[in-house]
Order: sequence, then C-alpha cells, then structure tokens
Amino acid sequence: MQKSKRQLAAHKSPAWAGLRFEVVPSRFKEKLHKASFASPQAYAVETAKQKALEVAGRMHQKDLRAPDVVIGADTIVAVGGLILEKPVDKQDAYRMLSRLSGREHSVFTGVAVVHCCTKDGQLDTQVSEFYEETTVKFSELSEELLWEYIDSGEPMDKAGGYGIQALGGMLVEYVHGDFLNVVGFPLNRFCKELARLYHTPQAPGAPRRIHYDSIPAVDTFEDLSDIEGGGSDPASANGGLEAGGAQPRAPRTRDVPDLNGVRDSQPPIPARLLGLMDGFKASKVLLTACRLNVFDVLKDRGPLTAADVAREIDASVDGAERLLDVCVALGLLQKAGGGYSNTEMASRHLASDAEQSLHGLAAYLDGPVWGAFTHLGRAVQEGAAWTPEPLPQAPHKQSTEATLQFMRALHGLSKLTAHHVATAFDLSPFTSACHLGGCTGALAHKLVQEYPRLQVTVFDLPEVIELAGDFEADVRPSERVHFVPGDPASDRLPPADLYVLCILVHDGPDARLHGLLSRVSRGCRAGAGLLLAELAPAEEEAAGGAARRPPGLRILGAERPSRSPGQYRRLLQGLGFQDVRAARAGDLLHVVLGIRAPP
Ligand SMILES: O=c1[nH]cc([C@@H]2O[C@H](COP(=O)(O)OP(=O)(O)OP(=O)(O)O)[C@@H](O)[C@H]2O)c(=O)[nH]1
Repeated sequence: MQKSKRQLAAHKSPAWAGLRFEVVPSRFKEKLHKASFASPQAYAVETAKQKALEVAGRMHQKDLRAPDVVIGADTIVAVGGLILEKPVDKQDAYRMLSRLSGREHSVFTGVAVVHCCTKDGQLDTQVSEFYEETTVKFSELSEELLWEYIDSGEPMDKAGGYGIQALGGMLVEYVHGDFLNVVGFPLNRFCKELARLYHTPQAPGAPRRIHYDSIPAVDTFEDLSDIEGGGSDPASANGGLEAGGAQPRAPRTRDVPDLNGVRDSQPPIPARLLGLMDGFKASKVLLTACRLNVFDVLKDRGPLTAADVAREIDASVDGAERLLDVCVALGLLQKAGGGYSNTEMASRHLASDAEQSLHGLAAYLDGPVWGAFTHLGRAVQEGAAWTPEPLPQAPHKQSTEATLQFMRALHGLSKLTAHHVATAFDLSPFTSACHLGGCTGALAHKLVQEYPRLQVTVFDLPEVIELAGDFEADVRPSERVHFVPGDPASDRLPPADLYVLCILVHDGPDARLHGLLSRVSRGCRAGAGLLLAELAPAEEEAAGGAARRPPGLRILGAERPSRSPGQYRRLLQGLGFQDVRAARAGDLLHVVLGIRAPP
C-alpha cells in the first residue's frame, strides 16, 4: 500500500484549520492482522495509531525533539464483514466496486492524536483515538460504468476503490454522516476532539497558557465544541488550554504574543522554500550512494558497520559513516545497534541488480544531467537546452558509453512502468504491435507476456538496436519480440495492428510530436491502434499520490511540462484517430489509446 499522505506532525509549517503542521508520510507497514480485531473500526484506529507513532518516533530520532502532536488517520470501507482498503490493481478495484454495487456500506476513518514530549532525551507519548462512521449507498452499477470508472484510474489510491469527491460521486445514491469522513478525514469530529482535549475552560483573567505551541489557534475549534459553557460567541471564548473551572471565558485576542513571544499574525516560516533551496543535497547524497554501490553492498547482507561498508566501497570510515547516516535520515537505510542495512525501497530500486532497479537512472542523473545542471545559468542566458540532448535526437553525437548510459536509465523506468502501460487497456484484440523507440525492449517483453497472441517489433535507431542485446539477460527473452533498426522519425514504419509510443515525446517540441504522430497516422491502416504513454503532468502525479516534481522538471532531465490526456486526445482526434480513451497507468504515466478511422 502506498505510504500515508496524511500523518500530520503539528509544530511547523503553514496554517490549516488553525494548525501549523507538516505532512510526514508514515512508514508503518499496514499489515495488521484484520481478523484479530473485534471490529473494522478497531482495525482502522489501530492502523492510524501505529502510523502516527512511527512518525513521532522517527521525527524524535531525527530532530532530537518530538513534534508536539502527531495526527494519524486511516480510512477503510467495511461491507458484509469484509474490510476493503486501496485496490492493488484493476481486477481488485473491480472486485471491490462490484461488491459495493447496489448496497449500503460503512466508511470508517480511525484517527489517532499522539501527544509527544521529551523526557531525559526519551520520547514520551500519550494517545487519544476515535473513529467516525459514515454510511454510503451505491446505485446498481452496470459492467460498462464500472469498467469506465476503473479505466479512469481514479479507484487505485482510494479506500474501497472510489473517490466520492470526484468521479466516484456519480456511483453514490446517498450518504448518511460526514462526507469528509468518506474522503479520508473527519474534520468536524476531529475539531471537536481537539477542543475537548486542549480547550478546558479556565478562570476569568487567567493568563493565556499554551502547552502545545503548534495549536495557537485552537480557538478556531471552540465554535464546533460540544463543551458545556462553550458556544459560538467569540466574545465568550478565551485561548487558554489549561484546566480550570467551568467559568465564563476571557476575551480572545488573536494578536497577543504566546509564550514563545510569537504573535499569531507573524508570517509562517517558509519551510517549503527552505526545503527547495536545500533539496539538491538530498539528491546528491542518494546519487552518490548509488554510484558508490552502497545499496549493492548492503543488499541481502546482515547489518554492516560503517567500517565494513567503507572497506567494500573503498572509502574512509569517517566519510562512509557520514554518508550512511544521511542515508538513514533520508529513509534509504536503517540503522540499528551501529549496523546499517537497506530499507525495502533501497533493495528494490537502488541496488543495481534488483528486478525494479533505478540504478541506471540514478547514474544518468548523476552524470550527464547533473553536469548540465551545473551550467544552468549559462544555458538560460544562451537559450540552450538545460540537459544533454537525450536519445533519439542526438545518438550520433554520443559515445557508445553515453548511449548505453541513457539506455540503462530508460530501461529501469520502462521496467517499472511496463506492467501499468501494458494493462491500462485490454490490448488482446491486437495481434501485432510496433514499439517506436522501443529501446531495450523492456515494454515489448511485458506486452508479449500479457498477450499470448501478440508479436512485437521494437523499432529504434541502429545504434540502439545494436546495444539492445546487452539488456537481454535482464528480460525474459521471447521469440515474439523482434528488433528492427530504423529511425521512427524518418524511415518507413514496420507494419503492425498497434503502434506504441512510451515516454518518447513528452519533452520534445510540439512539431516533433506532431511529426511522429502524423507519420503513424499516415502509415497505419484503418482500424489500427495507437497507444501513447507519457508522463502525467506534475499536478496529476500529486493527485495520484506520487511525490510531486516541479512542473517543467521531467524525469529524464528535459524541461518541458507534460501534456494532459485531454491535449493528447484532441491531438489524436485531429490526426484521424477515433474512440480515443485515456487512462492512468500507475502514479507516473497516463496512457491514451485511439483507433485509426477510415480515411
Ligand atoms: O471517497 C474517497 N475515499 C477514499 C479516498 C482516499 O483513500 C485513501 C485512504 O487511504 P488511507 O486511509 O490508508 O490513507 P493514506 O493517507 O492514503 O495513506 P496510507 O499509507 O494509509 O495508504 C486516502 O488517500 C483517501 O483520501 C478518497 O480520496 N475519496
């Protein structure tokens, strides 16, 4: 399951509902044994609690100071005694949604509020928890509606497989209870709980005392509070958080300094800005650790000391220890009793021989892309490209090693995304496909695995095809994948039922994209398909739960923002394709499929 976006550590950052908070994804693995809980809601509450405790512990370790409060939440759907979380794939989404069709179900969000303090350097926590239930009834869903909704990609990161605040709203007949609870956080109940926990009435005229400096505006909640003697009249409210008698409250003054001498009206610290300024250091540490093969050394081996690692990577012990400690802080490594080991993510993506390795991408970013970015000022002044020209624009200008380096980067990305691209639509009606710019054949091999009748031609520049054999050991070779040298931008295209383009044209100029797509449109027969998979725009990635990249900074280093599925759809329609459909392919890509209309 994707890491939580919703564990809030309250003490810094901008305001929301009167809280200054920071969002810290929890690393708690949501693997609690569901059957061991008395009820679905007990499971949600425990998961929320474990998520928040993990964040509190980690932040305390990292900053040597705990946040004041960590808020964890977990949303589940319960139907007929079953607990539904986020679907793992489309079939799973189908199973969930067909189970919900025509029925009532409950949505539970468990919330844990973890109060933290540090005693003698040790973290001390106190947990308050609650859950909220909302009942939702779905209409009867036709197969067609169900699949159209699944193909929209929306269900994939949603508990129960639907997003009530978006397209999923059309499935819903009625809602009883808090709508926001279904979306993922019961804000109203949460505010009441905070008011109950922190806002105890006190004697008139008593000085304002705040224990939890992250909650200066808890006054915000009192209007929602059920506390006796509370109420919505601001004049009857004070900002005190300390216990006292049930007395009338002193007037609230928003511009009074709190105990830290900070006025509420002070602008917040620009934490995001500071993070942006400093962010390159984290990238460089990650890329350097990859280049020094730290994650290879630690993969499949017990915890190693800094001295062991230093010996293996030919580094000084002090230097290795500093690098390893920063990797721990970045969540790439774990440290226990002086020994370092890979996190699961590092073994899966940063070790060079891992099935889903991004080691090649890291090397490409650390090499030519990093080099180009150090001269960014000059490139801006001269209007030059920000990054090395990627293949296929300039292979002839590249050394074999540079071409291989680019191919390794693309290979890792292709392997990571191939399953999502191959299964975004049902491609079984097609019997032959041609992957233009198919590079190492990673997607081609996934396509033939998924579709037993399909033959795939990988059509790419001769320099690339010549080197593609180097990657054969890394894919399951198939006789149904053929490599044909040629330039997709100028040579005659091999005949096929389906043409595939994947992360090929997202960062190129419009003219190049139009040129390539119109070549396919002119070169293919009526009824042939065109499947286009490209990086989703950054804002869609964020919505899909992926780490947000600034618009304009693409994964392989070019600077053009991605086009939206709508733009691709209009483009394809303008080029004579019909039945154009768009779908998400994992968190990173969107895929568009169109069928060539008769001329
Ligand atoms: O109608 C909607 N229903 C659900 C959602 C979204 O679904 C997920 C629920 O996931 P969870 O509670 O597990 O929490 P997350 O913050 O995503 O992180 P995990 O690490 O726990 O997976 C949540 O994103 C809801 O917002 C929705 O959007 N609409």
